[in-house]
Amino acid sequence: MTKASAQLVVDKAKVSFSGFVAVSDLTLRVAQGELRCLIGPNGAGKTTALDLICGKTRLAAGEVYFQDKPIHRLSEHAIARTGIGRKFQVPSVFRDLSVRDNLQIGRSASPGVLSNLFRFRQSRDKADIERLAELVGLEDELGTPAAHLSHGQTQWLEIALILAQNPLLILMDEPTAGMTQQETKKTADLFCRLRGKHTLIVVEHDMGFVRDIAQTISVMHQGKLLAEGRISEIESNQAVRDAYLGSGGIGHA
Ligand SMILES: Nc1ncnc2c1ncn2[C@@H]1O[C@H](COP(=O)(O)OP(=O)(O)OP(=O)(O)O)[C@@H](O)[C@H]1O
Repeated sequence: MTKASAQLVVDKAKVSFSGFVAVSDLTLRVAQGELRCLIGPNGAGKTTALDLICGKTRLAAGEVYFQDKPIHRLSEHAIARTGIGRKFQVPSVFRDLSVRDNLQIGRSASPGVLSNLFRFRQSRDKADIERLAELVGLEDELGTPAAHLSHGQTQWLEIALILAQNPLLILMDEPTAGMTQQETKKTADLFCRLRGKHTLIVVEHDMGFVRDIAQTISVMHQGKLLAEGRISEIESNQAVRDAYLGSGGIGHA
């Protein structure tokens, strides 16, 4: 993929924490609508890679371009407004409120607040909330308080809250952590439905999940990009096997 045809370009990025280099010389190019998996051993720099894209962490060197515009000097808030959503490992839903109320708040918090307030009064709003709930498999839980949802359902609600903002690119950090096998399978189906409509970058350790959803996989090791390719290329790559898959990573599958 050329730099010009990519929606997101991370170019020679470096992140340093008080002298410790967590990410160095990282270059990623992700196409619009692509579902990219980011894998690698603990401490490889995957979360830091997501952080540097969404502006949570500043670059010591390098650049990040989104839709051909440099974003690495923007604030986290300004980067979110360019259409980049982030799902963190710990969900931030309102536990006392119902799924419906959470989704209503999620929609009203979207960048066009005034237009949303106006749209709230229209019946389309109800339909949009129901469509979002259905997309993530929570259509029968609209009246349920978020505190009563299972772990997997809470993660799906969090994903729906991000989708309510209609981001172009969604960054997900270990979305299936703690999920049952059945919940993980449903999440894989959801991500396959989302790709094409949104660009997704998903950090994951669960190789079974990665196999189910991945198009291209980027492997990080010690802050650098170790390999990139389709699942068959990654699983047969000796350097990847030595650094990750052969040393227990594949055991997560
Ligand atoms: N705020 C910070 N201050 C100091 N060091 C940090 C900070 N954040 C991350 N690191 C270090 O940077 C390295 C990369 O961390 P990061 O969380 O990006 O790895 P990861 O690949 O996401 O790991 P995991 O799979 O365990 O979540 C680690 O050695 C980590 O200890």
